[in-house]
Amino acid sequence: MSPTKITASNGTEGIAPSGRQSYKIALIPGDGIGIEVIQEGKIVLQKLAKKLNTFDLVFEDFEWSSAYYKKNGRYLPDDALTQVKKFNAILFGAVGAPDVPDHISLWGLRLALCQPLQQYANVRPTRILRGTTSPLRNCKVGDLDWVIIRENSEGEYAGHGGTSHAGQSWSVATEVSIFTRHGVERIMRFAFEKARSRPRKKLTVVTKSNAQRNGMVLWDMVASEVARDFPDVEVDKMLVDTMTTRMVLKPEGIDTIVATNLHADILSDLAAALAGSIGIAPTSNLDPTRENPSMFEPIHGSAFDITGKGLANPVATFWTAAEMLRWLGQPAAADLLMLAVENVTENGIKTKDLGGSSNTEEVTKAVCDEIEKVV
Ligand SMILES: NC(=O)C1=CN([C@@H]2O[C@H](COP(=O)(O)OP(=O)(O)OC[C@H]3O[C@@H](n4cnc5c(N)ncnc54)[C@H](O)[C@@H]3O)[C@@H](O)[C@H]2O)C=CC1
Ligand SMILES: CC(=O)C(=O)O
Ligand SMILES: [K+]
Ligand SMILES: [Mn+2]
Repeated sequence: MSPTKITASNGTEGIAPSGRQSYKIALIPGDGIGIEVIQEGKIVLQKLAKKLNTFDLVFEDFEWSSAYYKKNGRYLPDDALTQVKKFNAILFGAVGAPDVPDHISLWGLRLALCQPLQQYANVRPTRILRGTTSPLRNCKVGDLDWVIIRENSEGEYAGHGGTSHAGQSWSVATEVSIFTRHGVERIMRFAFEKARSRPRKKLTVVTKSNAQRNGMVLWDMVASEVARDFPDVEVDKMLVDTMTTRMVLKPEGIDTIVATNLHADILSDLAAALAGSIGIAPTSNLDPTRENPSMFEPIHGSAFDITGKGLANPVATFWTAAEMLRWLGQPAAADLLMLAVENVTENGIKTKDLGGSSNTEEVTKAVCDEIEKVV
């Protein structure tokens, strides 16, 4: 392989030494606090790469956002997919603005990337970070350690449906859930593999197959078929309403969860809150075939209620960045980043959502200082 010209994480241009990995990262901060936390994520990743000096990160910023939409009438240019396919990964902030309907922004940007890039597995780990507390009375660090696998390509968010007689008092709208055997089987296999890779080898399959009598019944059927190929994984089944009570009352009994697009979207926000705050939780939108770049984002949205106030917790983005490094094949770097983050939370340097009084930039600075110590 001929040497490639790179711009290193410290900003200098050079030739990548052979054998040294260089990763191209597309940054799409989007809207609101997405812009704030991605900036902090970039600072921390640059610091980590520079300190480790074992791989390079090359960033490119994309301005696709609600501001871009208001200027151009669209969230993405025609060649957006071609552009992002040149990258090893996408680090995404959030999309959503007070003056654009949420379905326009979400479908215009996030879903317009995830769906064609076949990022069908959405992975959402949750645990209580050192130095933080769960709102659950008896739940300590280590008692809650879950990973939620969310189907990310179909189900309730397939985009099927329509509106007739819009704006009339007799208007009618449908929102049709789509469950294909292909879609359900691939997420189920992914979830069983994930459960198998974790110490407890335990998977909870969440549905609502008592009331939703078609798609969810297919989901249950495929789950029990796939389970036969994973005899070493302990499986149980739960209806989604009961699952919420179990998450609150018996969190220690849960390990890996697989659920539909909508159900897992809801359960994962609950999970994040039970672990302390929505401001810590990461998301990976994976194309497990690795044909397309995967997209990494904090679980939260653009939070315009706190935008511009220095209140945004950047930890969700740091954890997201760690998950991205892990996916790119740098697990040691990912572990070091999380070590640094948890040393910071343990030292009490936390934003308000975690009960602290530090601002966004102070948390970032503390994580960078900690990287200096732990690497
Ligand atoms: N993947 C994405 O791009 C997502 C986009 N959205 C969009 O974001 C906009 C706002 O949606 P919401 O339902 O309010 O959800 P949200 O996640 O933006 O905010 C929910 C609550 O959590 C707080 N919060 C969120 N992230 C935080 C952080 N890092 N630090 C501290 N506090 C934090 C917010 O201040 C707010 O009170 C909408 O336009 C929505 O469509 C929502 C979820 C995901
Ligand atoms: C849209 C949203 O809430 C999510 O992707 O989590
Ligand atoms: K997000
Ligand atoms: Mn959500």
